[in-house]
Amino acid sequence: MLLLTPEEMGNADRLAAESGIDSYGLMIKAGHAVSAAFLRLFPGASRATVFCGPGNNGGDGYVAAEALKAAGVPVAIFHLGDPEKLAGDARRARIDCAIESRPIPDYRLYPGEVVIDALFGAGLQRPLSDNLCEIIEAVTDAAVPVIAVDLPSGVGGLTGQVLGGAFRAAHTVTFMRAKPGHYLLPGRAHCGSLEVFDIGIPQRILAEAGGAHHLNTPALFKASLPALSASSHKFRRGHLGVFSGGPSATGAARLSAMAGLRAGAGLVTLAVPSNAALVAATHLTAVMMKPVSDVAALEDWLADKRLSAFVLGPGFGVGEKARTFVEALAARPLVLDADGITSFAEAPEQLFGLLAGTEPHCVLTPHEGEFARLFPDISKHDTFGKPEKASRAARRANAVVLYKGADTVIAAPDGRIAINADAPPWLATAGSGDVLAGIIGGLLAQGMPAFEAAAAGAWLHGDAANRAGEGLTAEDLPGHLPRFSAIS
Ligand SMILES: NC(=O)C1=CN([C@@H]2O[C@H](COP(=O)(O)OP(=O)(O)OC[C@H]3O[C@@H](n4cnc5c(N)ncnc54)[C@H](O)[C@@H]3O)[C@@H](O)[C@H]2O)[C@@H](O)CC1
Ligand SMILES: Nc1ncnc2c1ncn2[C@@H]1O[C@H](COP(=O)(O)OP(=O)(O)O)[C@@H](O)[C@H]1O
Ligand SMILES: [K+]
Repeated sequence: MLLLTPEEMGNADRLAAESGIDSYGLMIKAGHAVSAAFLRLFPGASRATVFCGPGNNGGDGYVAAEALKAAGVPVAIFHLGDPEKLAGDARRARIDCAIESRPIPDYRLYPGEVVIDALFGAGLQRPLSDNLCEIIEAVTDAAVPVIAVDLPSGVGGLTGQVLGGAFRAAHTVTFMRAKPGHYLLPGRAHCGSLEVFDIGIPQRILAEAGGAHHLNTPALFKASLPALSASSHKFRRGHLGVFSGGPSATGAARLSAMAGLRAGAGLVTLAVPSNAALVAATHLTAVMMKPVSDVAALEDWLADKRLSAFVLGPGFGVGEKARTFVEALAARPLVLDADGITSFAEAPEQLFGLLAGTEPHCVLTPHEGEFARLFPDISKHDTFGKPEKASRAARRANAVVLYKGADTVIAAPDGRIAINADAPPWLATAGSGDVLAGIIGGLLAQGMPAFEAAAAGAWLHGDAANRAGEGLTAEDLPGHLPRFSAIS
């Protein structure tokens, strides 16, 4: 599912106009979609309070106001700025709207009202003024329902960041395609239910204007998911190696290993330091075990080319051993997580050097803290949204970067970006990241390319959590992975 940035949506708008499509006709359809949502969702409203801004978002508001009046709803319009300065379609929409508007400082709460927020959409450029923020706060505090046009005003369509303040909508009506800001946090939390309304811009124009951003749905990775056939045998399904920490730290790697097996790897071996072998062995059944204490033992083991992917990081321990292991593993498909990432905090360039110059085959899975350790300069950039941060990191590392959180973003060095938006909050539980690393490792082991494996991993992880339901522990997750053939 393609997402359009505000800039790309503007381009689509321009291309539509150039191809002869009537732009005022698009605005009418947009405004009517908003009035229809209002009538459907709030049939008992005492008044539609329409806030109209200085651009085309405001234009949509004037169209919606006029349509609601025609439907018999009492309407009050409050404008921002000098309405005489409106230009183009927005100016025409105001002229075609027979309702007197008042300046926004005249607004007072009105019992039973429902607000239509048509202040800013794609054109938001800077933080909202203090005066506007006060009005938004009053509306929010009074729990007045809000329908947002395109985006809740104050939410950046590219980044999902709130600029100054933002409405908290019950419902948002956007046009043609959702924007990244509808799915990234905190923007997502401001949108309420999201409606994507087709105002008639042709698909070919959207495809031409659109680019890198996608919502992470199975359409992105389904074609690359491993498929079973009658001729499958375990070695054809890949062999995943997962590196364990010492005797008191084998649990995280065991979670990854089990998840890799459930994700379909034919064999999974836990590589353990000799002093942890007994502890690990008492906990393993289908997962195999191999003592690997130092880099010499690792290199011997790596001579087996059937080992098709690795997970290093969960519970492994931070330090020199992790760095030398990664050096030995860098040319092979690898998920680098947790301690594997933190081990390079003092020398990120060493890791980037190891991964440079080949087809990207490594997936880095940092949470916010780990991301900041590896990419401190990128992480500090306040104006970058999460996709831009992940994307710059992926290019720098020549690896797929899966930047974890409630709005996990997956970015490839070639510019592809997927935003994962339906993972439930009960995934915030100890060890769930270890399971994610294992799922991705299991998919890599079966030959899935790194970006698709990471995107599928994040989606499957969220899907399993939704199936397991609230109260899950990380151990429960692998057992709830869906059958790949049933994913649509
Ligand atoms: N793209 C399309 O195909 C369509 C777009 N439509 C509407 O057009 C909107 C985009 O219109 P515009 O590009 O005119 O942008 P907006 O209407 O979102 O806002 C642009 C105006 O707001 C000002 N502005 C930006 N941030 C401000 C701030 N913090 N404080 C005060 N003023 C600020 C800008 O200087 C500019 O005048 C969309 O969100 C959508 O609602 C619809 O009419 C339907 C068709
Ligand atoms: N509020 C949330 N909503 C959805 N997913 C979340 C939320 N918080 C965390 N997650 C997901 O849970 C996992 C946690 O991983 P991580 O931070 O590495 O924790 P751990 O080290 O305990 O496994 C990540 O996949 C992350 O995206
Ligand atoms: K808006």
